[in-house]
Amino acid sequence: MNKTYDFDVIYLGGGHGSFDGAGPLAASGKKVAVIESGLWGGTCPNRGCNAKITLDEPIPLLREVDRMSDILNGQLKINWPNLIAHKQAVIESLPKKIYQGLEAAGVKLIHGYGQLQDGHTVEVDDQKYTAEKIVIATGLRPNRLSVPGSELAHDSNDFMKLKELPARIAIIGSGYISLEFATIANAVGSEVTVFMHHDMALRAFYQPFVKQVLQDLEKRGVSFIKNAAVQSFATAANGVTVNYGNDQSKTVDWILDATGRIPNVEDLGLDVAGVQYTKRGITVDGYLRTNIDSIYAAGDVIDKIQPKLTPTATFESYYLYQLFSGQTSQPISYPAIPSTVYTSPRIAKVGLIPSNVEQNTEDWKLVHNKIADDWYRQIDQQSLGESILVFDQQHHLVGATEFSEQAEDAINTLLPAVVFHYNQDQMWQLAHIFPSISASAWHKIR
Ligand SMILES: Cc1cc2nc3c(=O)[nH]c(=O)nc-3n(C[C@H](O)[C@H](O)[C@H](O)COP(=O)(O)OP(=O)(O)OC[C@H]3O[C@@H](n4cnc5c(N)ncnc54)[C@H](O)[C@@H]3O)c2cc1C
Ligand SMILES: NC(=O)c1ccc[n+]([C@@H]2O[C@H](COP(=O)([O-])OP(=O)(O)OC[C@H]3O[C@@H](n4cnc5c(N)ncnc54)[C@H](O)[C@@H]3O)[C@@H](O)[C@H]2O)c1
Repeated sequence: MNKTYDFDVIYLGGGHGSFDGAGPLAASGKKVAVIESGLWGGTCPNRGCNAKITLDEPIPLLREVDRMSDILNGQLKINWPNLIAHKQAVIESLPKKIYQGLEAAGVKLIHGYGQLQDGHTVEVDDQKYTAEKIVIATGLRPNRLSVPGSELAHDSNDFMKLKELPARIAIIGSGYISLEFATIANAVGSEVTVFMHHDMALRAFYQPFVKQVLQDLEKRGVSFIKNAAVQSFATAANGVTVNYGNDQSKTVDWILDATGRIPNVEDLGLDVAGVQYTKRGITVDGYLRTNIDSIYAAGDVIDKIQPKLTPTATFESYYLYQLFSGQTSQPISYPAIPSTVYTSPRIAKVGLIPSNVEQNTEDWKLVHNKIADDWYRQIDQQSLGESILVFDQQHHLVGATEFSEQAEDAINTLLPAVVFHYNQDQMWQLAHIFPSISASAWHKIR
């Protein structure tokens, strides 16, 4: 280490954007510190992925029991207070485990709110720490609609702590959080109304699949108001009112503002250190380096076209470990990042999807499959679902999208073919466990 500094690398923020790389970097012999003002592990374990997927767990189960009601008899019901308690029990130990993992790797963990003083110095509670390099990984926070009464709305974190589920819920926005939480609240028994900004949900996903998922939610009782133009929220005698459109209103018990997430770039000392950023996040080059040579950024806080998801944050964090430990001097080269919306059925995708390639059909071959035609999906009587596989002229799989109850697993299993450009021979080198979701998905690409 350069003796001038306390550390080789200081990470600001303790989420996946930092800890997935900080641990290996410290274990490789570098002197590393991570500064975190909240819970160790950041959003994903504590108020994102892990928490959400625990709340989601009973829903696909309920759907399955429902589909198989001629075999599995009896009515099931979700106990919300117990589900919330279960979620808490599942995630409770995660910050400590992450802390202990980093500590064991040799990372110095500093709890407090960090601010840059210059290109090599971070201050936490009047204590200054210096490093040769600093990585900003401060993530995102929920956006709040700028309308009168916005303080009456809540965010995803509030939802996941509700002791009782309100009878009537309004959800503003129609992205990931909106549709996942609408699925959960509807399955538990709330009356859910989704206020859409425009007439499309989940813009980055294949719209014919999105429409079918929305139609299914509608059949289950969720209402969608398109082009809602939300004007304000107000208290009412029997709840809270969402005022929208031209003098229309809907009274509910609880409002979830799910209109996106914004980068934590304020009060970090970015201006003091001269770091450039936009309202979408911190500006970086191909090495994840900011305009200040010694300062880098990783995870959701970067202004980027890659999806702001955990696999992206982990990939960036690991890339910086490789860069800082001298294992690479190349710019970051992202693989195709897969993503799933955990509705039930889910929608998942990786690589190119039909909406990216339809214009140029000679270069691509699209293979369309119906879940109802797959014997394996009939073992639990699935009828709703489709997949589309995109091949190039040499029959390399370049992308896939599916909506079904197991879409995330089906897309996950196809990842290596997309990322490593397997040819037909390589595809046949893999012998999958049979019967399984992998065998079912790979059968269609070979
Ligand atoms: C409800 C919800 C569900 C999600 N579900 C999924 C999912 O299923 N799959 C998926 O891939 N992604 C999901 N995500 C997104 C995923 O959580 C993020 O992509 C991921 O957590 C990004 O990691 P990060 O390290 O960049 O940021 P974060 O995890 O947000 O970490 C940033 C950390 O920095 C800390 N911090 C900020 N400023 C300072 C400061 N000045 N000093 C010290 N510490 C500071 C914060 O306290 C925070 O802990 C979900 C997100 C939400 C909100
Ligand atoms: N399964 C997952 O991987 C998962 C789950 C949850 C969250 N996330 C991550 O968290 C991020 C945030 O999730 P999100 O759902 O809040 O954001 P999002 O970007 O997915 O959706 C935001 C929604 O708000 C709408 N909107 C924006 N301004 C509005 C306005 N003025 N009025 C009404 N609607 C408005 C948008 O049209 C969009 O439908 C996601 O982009 C994703 O990166 C991922």
